[in-house]
Amino acid sequence: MQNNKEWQVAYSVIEQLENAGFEAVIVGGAVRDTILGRPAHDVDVATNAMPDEVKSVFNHTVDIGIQHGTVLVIDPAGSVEVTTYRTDGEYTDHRRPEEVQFVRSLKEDLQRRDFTMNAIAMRRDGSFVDFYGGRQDIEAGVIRAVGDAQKRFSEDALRMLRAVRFSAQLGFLIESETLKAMQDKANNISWIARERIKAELDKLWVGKDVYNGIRKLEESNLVNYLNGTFQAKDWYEFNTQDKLLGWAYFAVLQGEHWREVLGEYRLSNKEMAFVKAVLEALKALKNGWTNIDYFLYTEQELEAACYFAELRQLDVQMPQQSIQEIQTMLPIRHKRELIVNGTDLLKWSGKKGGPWVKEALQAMLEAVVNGELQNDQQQIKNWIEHDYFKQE
Ligand SMILES: Nc1ccn([C@@H]2O[C@H](COP(=O)(O)OP(=O)(O)OP(=O)(O)O)[C@@H](O)[C@H]2O)c(=O)n1
Repeated sequence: MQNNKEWQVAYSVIEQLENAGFEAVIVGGAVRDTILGRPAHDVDVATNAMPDEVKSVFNHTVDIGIQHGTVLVIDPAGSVEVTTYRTDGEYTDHRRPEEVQFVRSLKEDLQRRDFTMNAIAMRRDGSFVDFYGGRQDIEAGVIRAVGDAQKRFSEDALRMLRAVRFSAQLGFLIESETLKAMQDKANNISWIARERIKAELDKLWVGKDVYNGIRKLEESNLVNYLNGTFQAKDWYEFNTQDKLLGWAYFAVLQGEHWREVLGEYRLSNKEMAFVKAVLEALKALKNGWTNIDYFLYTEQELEAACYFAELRQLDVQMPQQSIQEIQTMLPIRHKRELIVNGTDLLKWSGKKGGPWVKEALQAMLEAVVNGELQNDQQQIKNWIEHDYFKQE
């Protein structure tokens, strides 16, 4: 049993449903993580009450997925998702309401779930409802589909990638029938929305055993139907438990096609910017970084480039000091620290504005960052007049 606020809200909601004569339990990842001794935050409640009945028990609810049977219950202490027991194992948002079958039986609800470890329910008193040997599989470190594996993956092909992601997160094996079904159905992953695939890969990179996950991708043949190259041997030593570093390293492994490949996974602009910076920094590392590189890239980006250079055993010039120390010694850390701006330049030169202003500011920035020029009004003025304009 866990004791944070989310759990307390869930217990209180379950109690209120029980007092109204219904059955309600905690299900899914929260139960699995509790058994694993891991903190679980996303606490989902399942109940035999129909969605309208759930709404009648509580003063404040929001229909967040009412056609799929999910109601958000707003309790004074917090909120929790309450889902009516159902039989369909379809997990996309494209289901038509008539495809969703609500039932009163917990056993049937657990039966349509993906893996035995995710098909355990927990009552308010801390006891478990475990029809499919979920706890035993968790104990043994096994990912096993509930019942007919082929059927589970036909209902939702993303589940195959979930199996892979769990194997990376937990270091678990995939039971042989389940793996075989994955091999049979691997091509169906092509039909899954890219955003859903990305969300699983996000979690895979954060896993403590990414290598295990990529091996499962290979063994299941899923690699043949995903965008980009995945080879377990490249991931043997990768261990960052960081989503962004996962994507950046994946990009390194894609070579010149990285942009195309990552574009397919719909990374956010922020994520793409990070990946791009790391790749540029890695390229620059070949001849060793100059002050400009330490200025341009963040400590995290530079650290990532060093880490990847090591993993790939690249022939590069590694920094001799800590990146943080080098960065602290830079004459300036941000563009805005430059004492001179475009207006000053126009005034001094008496020239009309144009692209030259940007170029001159850039040259000035580089000279200051490189320590060739002091960040001082008079010195910069002299430099612009005597060196910069002359050489033009
Ligand atoms: N394709 C899916 C997705 C989910 N589930 C079921 O719905 C539960 C909740 O799913 P979700 O919140 O997406 O994942 P978790 O298993 O909770 O894992 P995590 O929170 O680590 O992503 C799962 O445990 C599982 O019982 C499923 O059967 N098939």
